Amino acid sequence: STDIVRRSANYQPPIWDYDYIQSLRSEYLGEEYTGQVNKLKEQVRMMLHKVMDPLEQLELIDTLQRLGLSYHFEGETKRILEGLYHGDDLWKKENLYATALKFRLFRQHGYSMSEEVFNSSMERGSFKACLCDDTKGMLALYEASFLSIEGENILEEARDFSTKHLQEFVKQNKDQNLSTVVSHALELPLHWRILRVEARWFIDVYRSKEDMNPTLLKLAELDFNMVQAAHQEDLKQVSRWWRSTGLAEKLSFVRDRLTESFFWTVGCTFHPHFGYCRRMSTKVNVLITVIDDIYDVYGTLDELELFTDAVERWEINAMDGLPNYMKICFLALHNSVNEMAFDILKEQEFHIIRYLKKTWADLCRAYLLEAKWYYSGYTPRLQEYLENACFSIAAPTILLHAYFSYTNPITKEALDCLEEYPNIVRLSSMILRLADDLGTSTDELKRGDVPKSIQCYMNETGASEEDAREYIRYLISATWKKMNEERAATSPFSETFIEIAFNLGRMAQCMYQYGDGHGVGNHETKDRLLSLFVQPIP
Ligand SMILES: CC1(C)[C@@H]2CC[C@@]1(C)[C@@H](OP(=O)([O-])OP(=O)([O-])[O-])C2
Ligand SMILES: [Mg+2]
Ligand SMILES: [Mg+2]
Ligand SMILES: [Mg+2]
Ligand SMILES: [Mg+2]
Ligand SMILES: [Mg+2]
Repeated sequence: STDIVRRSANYQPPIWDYDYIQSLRSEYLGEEYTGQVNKLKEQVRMMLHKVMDPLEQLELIDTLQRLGLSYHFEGETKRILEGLYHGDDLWKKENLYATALKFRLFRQHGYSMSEEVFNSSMERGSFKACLCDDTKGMLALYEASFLSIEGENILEEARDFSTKHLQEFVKQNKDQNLSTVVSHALELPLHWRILRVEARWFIDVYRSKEDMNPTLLKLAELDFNMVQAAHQEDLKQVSRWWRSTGLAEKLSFVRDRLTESFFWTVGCTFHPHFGYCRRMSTKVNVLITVIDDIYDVYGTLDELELFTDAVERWEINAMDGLPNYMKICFLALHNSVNEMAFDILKEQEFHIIRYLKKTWADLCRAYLLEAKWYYSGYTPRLQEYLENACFSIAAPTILLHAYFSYTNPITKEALDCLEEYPNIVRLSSMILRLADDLGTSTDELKRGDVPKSIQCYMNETGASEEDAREYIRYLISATWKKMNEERAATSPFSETFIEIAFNLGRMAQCMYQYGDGHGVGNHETKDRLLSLFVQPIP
C-alpha cells in the first residue's frame, strides 16, 4: 500500500508516571483530623451567628468563599443573605466598597440586584473621579462588574473605570500586598476563577493579612488538606483504570494526560462527595483527548470516516473494518461508556445508552467535519466554524456525562432538555472553545489542524493575529454575560449542574491562562497540580 504520511504532534510523556501517582500518600486521609475539623467548624458557625454588623456579615461570607470553606456553611450563608436582602439598614451608611461587595454576593447567590445601586457613586453618567483613590472600593467594583448581563452600561463603565485605576495603582506599586492582590484580580476576575485553585492561593494571602482570623485560617488549611487526600484517592483509582486500558502505550502518538484530565474534573466539582463524578469525568476527558488526537493528528480521512461510522452504529461488529489502532480505541470507548450506562441502569433503572451514543456520535461527526475542512484546505467563516467547534470542543459530551454521574434521580425532563443542547451547555462550550483556541491554536496550526477561531476571524476580516485574539477575548467576555443571565433564569437543571457548566468555562480559562496547560503542561500547570494534589499546606 502507499506509505501513509501521518502528522505528528510530538507530544511529551505525562508529567507524572503511573508509579509516582500510585505513590501519593496523605496523612489527612481517614478520621485522624475529623474531630479537630468539626470543632473548628462549630467555632465558625458561632462566628456566623454572632456577627451582627451587615458589612462584617458580608465580609465573613466572602472570606469563607475565598478560603474554599463556603460549602460547609451554605445554610448559615443563605440565612444571612435572606436577612440582609429583605432588611434595608445596610443601605444607609453606604460606601462603594460595601455596595460592590453586597452587589456581587447577592447576584452570585441568585438574588436580583439592580446595577442602579451604583448611581450614588456616579455623576453625569460616569463614576466620581474621587473614587479612584479608594483602591479597596475600586477592587470591589471591578469584581462586581463581572456579574453583569448584556446591556448593563453602568457595569460596563464600572469595569472600564476600575480596571484603568487599578492598573494605575499597580504601576505606582505603593503597597506590595495590595498590589499583589490587585494584579491577581486584573489577570482573571474572581467570577472567572476556579474556586479550588483560588482557595490555595488565597490561604497564603490571608495568612499575612492583619485582620486574619486564626480559626478561619486553621480550618481552611486543614480542610484543604483533607479534600486533597480525597482527591488523591480518586486520582490513584482512575489512574489504575487508565493503565488497564493500555491506550497510552498502544497509541503512542496521542496525548497521555490523565492527571490534567483529572484536574479538569476537580475544577468542576471539588466536593469530596463527588468522587464518582470526578472519576467518570476523568475517563471521559482522557478518552476525548485520545480521540481528538486521532482526528486532529493521526487518522487519514478514510480511517476517520470508518471510525465515525462505527461510533454512530455503536455495535461491536462495527469494529471489523477498522485499522488496529482504531479497534483498540473504539473498544476502550465502547466498554467504558457502556460500563457507565450499566452503573446507572443498576442504580436507577434508567437506560441511558441512546443518550450517550448520540453525544459521542455528534462529537465524532464534528471532528470529521473539521478533518474534511483541513484536508480540503477550506477556511470557514467564524460563525460557521463556531457552530461546529462548540461540539468538537466536547463540552456537551463532558456535561452530559457529568449530569449522569452525580444526578439521582435523573429526570426525563432534564434529559430531553439536555438533548436539545440548552443555552447553558452552548455558552459553556463557547467559552471552552474560545479559551482553548487562544491556548492551543499556535501549536495546532504548526503541526497541521483545521483553521481555528482566530484564523477564521483573520481570514474573514483581514485583521491581524493580535486584533483577532483581542476579538476572541471580547467574545469570551460577552459570552460570560449571557452565562450570567442563564444563572438567573429558571431552568430544569439543578444549581449543581449550572455550577458545573460555569466551572467548565472557568477551568478552560485556568488551564489556558498561560498557554496550552493541557497538551504542553507548562510549569504553571505543573505547579498548580503539585499544590492541589501532592503538597499539603504545611
Ligand atoms: C479536554 C479538551 C478541552 C478536549 C480534549 C482535550 C482538550 C484539552 C481539548 O484539546 P484540543 O486538542 O485543544 O481540542 P481541539 O482544539 O482539537 O478541539 C479538547
Ligand atoms: Mg484560577
Ligand atoms: Mg504516549
Ligand atoms: Mg485537538
Ligand atoms: Mg480537535
Ligand atoms: Mg485546541
